[in-house]
Amino acid sequence: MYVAPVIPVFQPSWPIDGCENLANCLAVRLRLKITVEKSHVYIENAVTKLNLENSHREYARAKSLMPGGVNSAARAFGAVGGEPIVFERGEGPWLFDIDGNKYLDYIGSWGPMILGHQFPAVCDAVHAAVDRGTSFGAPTVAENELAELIIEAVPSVEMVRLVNSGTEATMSAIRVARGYTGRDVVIKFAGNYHGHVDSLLVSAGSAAATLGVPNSPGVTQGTTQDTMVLEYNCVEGLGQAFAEHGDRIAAVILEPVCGNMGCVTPSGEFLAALRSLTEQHGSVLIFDEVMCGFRVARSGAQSLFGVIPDMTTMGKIVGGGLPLGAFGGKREIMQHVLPAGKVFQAGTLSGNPIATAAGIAMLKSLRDDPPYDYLEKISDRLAQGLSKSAADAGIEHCVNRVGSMMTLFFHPGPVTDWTSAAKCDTEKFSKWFWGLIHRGVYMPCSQFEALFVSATHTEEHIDQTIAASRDVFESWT
Ligand SMILES: Cc1ncc(COP(=O)(O)O)c(C=O)c1O
Ligand SMILES: NCC(=O)CCC(=O)O
Repeated sequence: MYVAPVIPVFQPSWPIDGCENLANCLAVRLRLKITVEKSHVYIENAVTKLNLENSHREYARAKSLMPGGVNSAARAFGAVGGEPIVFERGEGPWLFDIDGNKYLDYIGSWGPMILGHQFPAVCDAVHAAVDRGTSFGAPTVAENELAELIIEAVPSVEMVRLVNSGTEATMSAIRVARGYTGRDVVIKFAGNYHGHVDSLLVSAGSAAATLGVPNSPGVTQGTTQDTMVLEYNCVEGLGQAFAEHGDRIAAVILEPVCGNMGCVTPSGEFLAALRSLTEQHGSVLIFDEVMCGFRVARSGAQSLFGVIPDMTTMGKIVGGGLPLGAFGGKREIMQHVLPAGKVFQAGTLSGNPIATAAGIAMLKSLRDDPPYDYLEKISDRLAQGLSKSAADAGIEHCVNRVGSMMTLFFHPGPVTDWTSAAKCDTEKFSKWFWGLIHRGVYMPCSQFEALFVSATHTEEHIDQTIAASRDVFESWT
């Protein structure tokens, strides 16, 4: 969106309190951004033709340097076509690209930015940590502090180990569960994504599903022969797997609120079966809360649903936007991790002082000034508004939402598992995605991802987003 310098264009003689909604409607119709503030009306030129010249140039350069021009397949716009946008900075709910366009951001770095970009407490903590040195490869007090904050917040975690990413967390948790039980088989669910762990890159969600490689080349049959894939929310399939292989199952890993086939919620019956069958058969239940942890509630999906797993994996928010992951669980299980036990785990930069400082600042902020009630309120407003914008244009859709995670599916629904998610109209999704980009709204670039709302999104931002969505749908008819 090209944004011209903002000047108050007139000061009306009539009362303007409560005119914001009218202004929003006019804004979308006239492709102008109209703001009513302190008795002035501001009008900005919001030309929908984007200039992405600099992005185009830098992406061309990136393509010759990095495979596909990106450092993660998820951000390559592979499913929606066109080229990824190159960014310069973020502030609150906004992202600014290198051509000077600004967008309301609903990716939030794929989850971590629950308090918006440049959250002051996190930035201050990072600056202070840098001044003390960037890495020591030796214990620090900050690691104890972050471990205590995690253990206090997450019910299943009695002991924790810090790693560098969500992938490392799930990879390590699987190894520990196998070492602890002395068994090999791991159950995962189609459309769930647990990072790029070889043995879990089977029927994987997120970019793997988006780009059509749910089973990646390079992952050998041997690596995945002990991975069993079941349908999410299917109690019968789970029961059958345990009936036939119960004494071989080391662990069941799942996203307790799935974000990686779009947002999909577990049924109460499914969660209850997971807990009782794993308990009955001595298998480790692992909640992968890399995405939903500290997001759907401070204590994660496990507190929201009242189902406590044996182990939990974390990432994204726990590192405050820096590379940090964590896995933890029952003391009895975690005592098997080297050097307390024999299951190997290590990392040069694990517990890195800068990432740890960011994590501490983030978790303290979420504890001391919880944003969850506010997030629930504005996220509900967004979900309802997006749904209505589609319904009014006669577009088949459904919205799944838990807290500030949600997906608008281009399918009448219900979307409860990978089979139903895969039926969505991904072409419509792509058109909607690009329509929103041209109206200054940056959504995840795949139908099989969840969008995230931050505590810096205001009702006005939400209404602007809904109005943009409405405008996109109306332009199709
Ligand atoms: C549920 C889940 N688990 C694991 C991961 C992997 O985390 P990372 O990308 O930090 O390796 C992700 C994110 O991509 C995720 O959403
Ligand atoms: N939902 C998928 C992710 O969060 C992955 C982001 C990335 O790898 O860039």
